[in-house]
Amino acid sequence: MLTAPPAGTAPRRVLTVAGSDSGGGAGIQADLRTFALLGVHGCVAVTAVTVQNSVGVSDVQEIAPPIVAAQIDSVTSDIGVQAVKTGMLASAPIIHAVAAAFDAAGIGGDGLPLVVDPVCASMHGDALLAADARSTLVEVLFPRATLVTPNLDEVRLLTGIDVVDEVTQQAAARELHRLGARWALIKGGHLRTSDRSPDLLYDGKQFHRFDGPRMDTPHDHGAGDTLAAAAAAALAHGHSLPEAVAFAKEWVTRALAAAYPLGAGHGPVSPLWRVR
Ligand SMILES: Nc1ncnc2c1ncn2[C@@H]1O[C@H](COP(=O)(O)OP(=O)(O)O)[C@@H](O)[C@H]1O
Ligand SMILES: Cc1ncc(COP(=O)(O)O)c(N)n1
Repeated sequence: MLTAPPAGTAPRRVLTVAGSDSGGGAGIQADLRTFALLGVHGCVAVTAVTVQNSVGVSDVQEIAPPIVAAQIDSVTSDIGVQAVKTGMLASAPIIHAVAAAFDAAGIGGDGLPLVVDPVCASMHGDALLAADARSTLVEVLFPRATLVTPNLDEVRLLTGIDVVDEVTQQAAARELHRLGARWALIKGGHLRTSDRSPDLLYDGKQFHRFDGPRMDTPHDHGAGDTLAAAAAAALAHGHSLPEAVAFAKEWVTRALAAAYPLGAGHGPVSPLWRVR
């Protein structure tokens, strides 16, 4: 388990570049919850404010791209971070601004670990990335990414591959690696035909399978964010990529088991089991 350092000592820092979820289930709010419970100080570059609750996203206000980039500059030039995670990026101009700020700060590529959760839509089907920005996400951010963590809908939108079994999951992993990601994790949460929820990791050489029992719950809001945030936290603590993914898979599985209802729709996964 990842833990905080002694009192008075600065913990590891992780920067999340993502959108705000007013319902507190996904996005920045989910990332910060997982970071704190894993002994990491979370920093934030807000990309968009979503008007969101348990049933959906009713409005979005994007943040001006120079302000998104300035948040990244401000945090990295003063506080310093050991890993970075991206979630909702909203638009192509924001993606370009984020990539330029990452290059200036040595984030991604051969620099600091960069986890890219290629968020395209909320679980309710509401758009969180402009359709014309999908190719930008792939062309601009994937070659910088240490790890990309698409769900099966995102795999379909970004690569055209329909994952229905292990063979197609492997094909998707190969394609994401070809598109530039050093490691690709194809999440199996949406493979609803199985009683398992298998995630497949690939680095161009070897497949690693991270299996878990499928939980029968409608309360899975923020699962993808929680997985990617936990992986980023483990990387910031110095773990290898496969170790970080194994840790994150266990973390999200426990958070799914502790998920709770909120509102009339989908409640959030809960890392709060850690403080029981
Ligand atoms: N019902 C479930 N039972 C067990 N694990 C799940 C379930 N739904 C999702 N997961 C796991 O949670 C993580 C997030 O997966 P997924 O739901 O595919 O992503 P997203 O939240 O981005 O749509 C993955 O590790 C996946 O295997
Ligand atoms: C701001 C923000 N970021 C990410 C998600 C994706 O999470 P989910 O797939 O659980 O809806 C979201 N709904 N809102």
